[in-house]
Amino acid sequence: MVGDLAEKTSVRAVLEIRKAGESEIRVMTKSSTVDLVTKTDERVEKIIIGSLIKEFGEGTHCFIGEESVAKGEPCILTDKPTWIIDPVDGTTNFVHGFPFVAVSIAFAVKKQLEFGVVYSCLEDKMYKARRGKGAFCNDEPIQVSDVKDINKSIIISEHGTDRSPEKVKKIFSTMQKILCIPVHGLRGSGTAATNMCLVATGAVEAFFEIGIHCWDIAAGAVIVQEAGGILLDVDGGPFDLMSRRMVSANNDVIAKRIIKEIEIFPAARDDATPEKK
Ligand SMILES: O=P(O)(O)O[C@H]1[C@H](O)[C@@H](O)[C@H](O)[C@@H](O)[C@@H]1O
Ligand SMILES: [Mg+2]
Repeated sequence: MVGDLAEKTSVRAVLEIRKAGESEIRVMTKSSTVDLVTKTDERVEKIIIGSLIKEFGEGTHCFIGEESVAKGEPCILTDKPTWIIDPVDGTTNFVHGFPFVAVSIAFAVKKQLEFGVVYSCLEDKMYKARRGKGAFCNDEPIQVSDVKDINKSIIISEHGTDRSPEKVKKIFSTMQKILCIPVHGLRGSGTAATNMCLVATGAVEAFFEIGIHCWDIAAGAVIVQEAGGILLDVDGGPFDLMSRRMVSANNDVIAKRIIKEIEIFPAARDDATPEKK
């Protein structure tokens, strides 16, 4: 089954990450000095895409991979069967040895996400979900939290890699307002895919971020929905995978309460034309 292949492929990817983690990691930067990428990210993405092409043949499936897009490949979701891949989610953590790094692989057909696999490498946790078939961690069913009282919640968010003062101000003003609701706590693992799996297991009530990319959240989106959670745009509208912003939560009550506090700032869509990025 295609889902099993994605699972097997992510395990293979993890072996590469683990091997790389034991040797000197060559760090480079992308959109800013804090947007890191390593040769491991690039190699792991090539391994994942190579094994999927070997299985399905050249030209049958499309790929949206974080590092391929960074090198100029298009980031357009069409009706064709499409794999959406983040080879190393939490690259900054990987470089620093901070213990949250994940491989994220999602599969969509006709723009509908069909399944997602997130392998949290250092926790050895394989999260997976197929549309309509439930969500699992290491083959055990997972379920979002049943908390409806925002005062009894933990909320996850990230500050991302954009360090422009006006955006940083809005990010921290939002976090301050949420913290002072008050909620039990604010957290951030450093990887969106892991954050979404924490929503899916009920460890936290919501994760939101403006500035993430489709590859960070595509697999987690299926896992959260199949664990009984919901996904919305940060303005309360419908979730839009390519919009670079989203709220994932255990229920509508928590999601809507968080949305009231979010100070929205612009982030160019993943599928925006190059001049609009
Ligand atoms: O580690 P990557 O794949 O680059 O993704 C992370 C991104 O770099 C951060 O800016 C975001 O805040 C995280 O949510 C992403 O997981
Ligand atoms: Mg990522």
